[in-house]
Amino acid sequence: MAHSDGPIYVAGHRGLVGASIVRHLRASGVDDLVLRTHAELDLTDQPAVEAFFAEHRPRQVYLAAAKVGGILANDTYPADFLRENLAIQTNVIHSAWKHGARKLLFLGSSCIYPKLAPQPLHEDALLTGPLEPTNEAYAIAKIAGLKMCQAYRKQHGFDAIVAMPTNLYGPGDNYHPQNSHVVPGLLRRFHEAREANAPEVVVWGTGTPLRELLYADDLADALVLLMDRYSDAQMVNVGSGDEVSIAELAHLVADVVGYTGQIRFDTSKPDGTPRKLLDSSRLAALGWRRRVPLRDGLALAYADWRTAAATR
Ligand SMILES: NC(=O)C1=CN([C@@H]2O[C@H](COP(=O)(O)OP(=O)(O)OC[C@H]3O[C@@H](n4cnc5c(N)ncnc54)[C@H](OP(=O)(O)O)[C@@H]3O)[C@@H](O)[C@H]2O)C=CC1
Ligand SMILES: C[C@H]1O[C@H](OP(=O)(O)OP(=O)(O)OC[C@H]2O[C@@H](n3cnc4c(=O)[nH]c(N)nc43)[C@H](O)[C@@H]2O)[C@@H](O)[C@@H](O)C1=O
Repeated sequence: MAHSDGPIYVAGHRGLVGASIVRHLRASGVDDLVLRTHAELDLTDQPAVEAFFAEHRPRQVYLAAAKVGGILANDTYPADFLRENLAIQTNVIHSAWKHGARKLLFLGSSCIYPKLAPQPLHEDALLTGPLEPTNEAYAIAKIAGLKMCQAYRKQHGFDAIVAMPTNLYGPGDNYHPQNSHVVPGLLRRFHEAREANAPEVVVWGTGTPLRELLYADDLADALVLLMDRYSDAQMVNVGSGDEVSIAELAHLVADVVGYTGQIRFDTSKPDGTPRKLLDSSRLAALGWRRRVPLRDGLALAYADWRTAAATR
């Protein structure tokens, strides 16, 4: 296989993670990126993906394109999460290898681990127990993507690596009222409650689940480091170590937003996994640490969202 000297392709470059990768690469002087929006290139369309890779032959691929959503979206649309993510990753991993990419980084998620695996979650815990039902379809797709990367390395010697990030948040996140993850969901809801002088804000679930949260620009730093310095079949957890309960997170968001009303928990909504704290020691051994603490990150994400909303 003749390896390519083409550009770097960031799939999903307008998303939370993809945009942070592009910012990081450009800040470090990379100027040969090839980018395509979802409208320009639907990655579930195999002939279109094949034509794109045949034409551009990227030397590196960051696969940050996926169908992504919070607990309610995953629980509501499992067929879409399974089908679209299997199609995207299958098309991109195969065509990247076929057209000489030197390296590909695939993004999994901490939801691939068993619902009740011992904490913190080590990479070896994969497939040792049943998954969390609310996002099982998405998790199965992600596990398949991991296995595809490992299979292409074994059979073809393709340098495909896999990162398993914890829950993320940051600039350019998805703030959809129903389909977003918890941080943007609460930032928006507390903001709207403050603006409306509402007496209470509803938070989903019991407030007892624990979540580890990582700022997207910190993840991007880890992903570029892995692309430059890591080549192995073993996946790598990327966590911040900053773990809070949903109730603690709600109070942090209220403080960041400046909301002083009541908080009520809607237990008709699912809690999901009780806890998913990652063991990130494999990454720490490469010298990476998160830089943005949770409280600072929440303030940065909130300011970014308000600025974007003001200019829309
Ligand atoms: N956010 C999180 O908490 C976590 C995310 N991850 C993983 O990180 C990666 C990026 O997630 P994140 O940035 O949060 O997600 P986003 O939804 O913010 O971004 C996903 C990007 O992929 C694009 N996309 C979706 N479907 C297609 C398609 N069929 N063809 C082309 N482009 C498509 C979207 O474009 P458009 O919006 O126009 O459809 C969007 O730009 C994913 O693999 C996700 O599983 C892992 C752990 C946690
Ligand atoms: C990254 C990970 O993200 C998903 O899993 P999750 O971690 O459960 O995702 P979440 O952020 O949506 O919820 C975290 C917790 O927060 C509570 N919660 C309270 N209030 C709101 C709220 O307003 N919105 C949301 N979304 N959750 C809320 C919610 O009830 C739950 O207990 C996977 O589907 C999958 O996408 C994946 O890989």
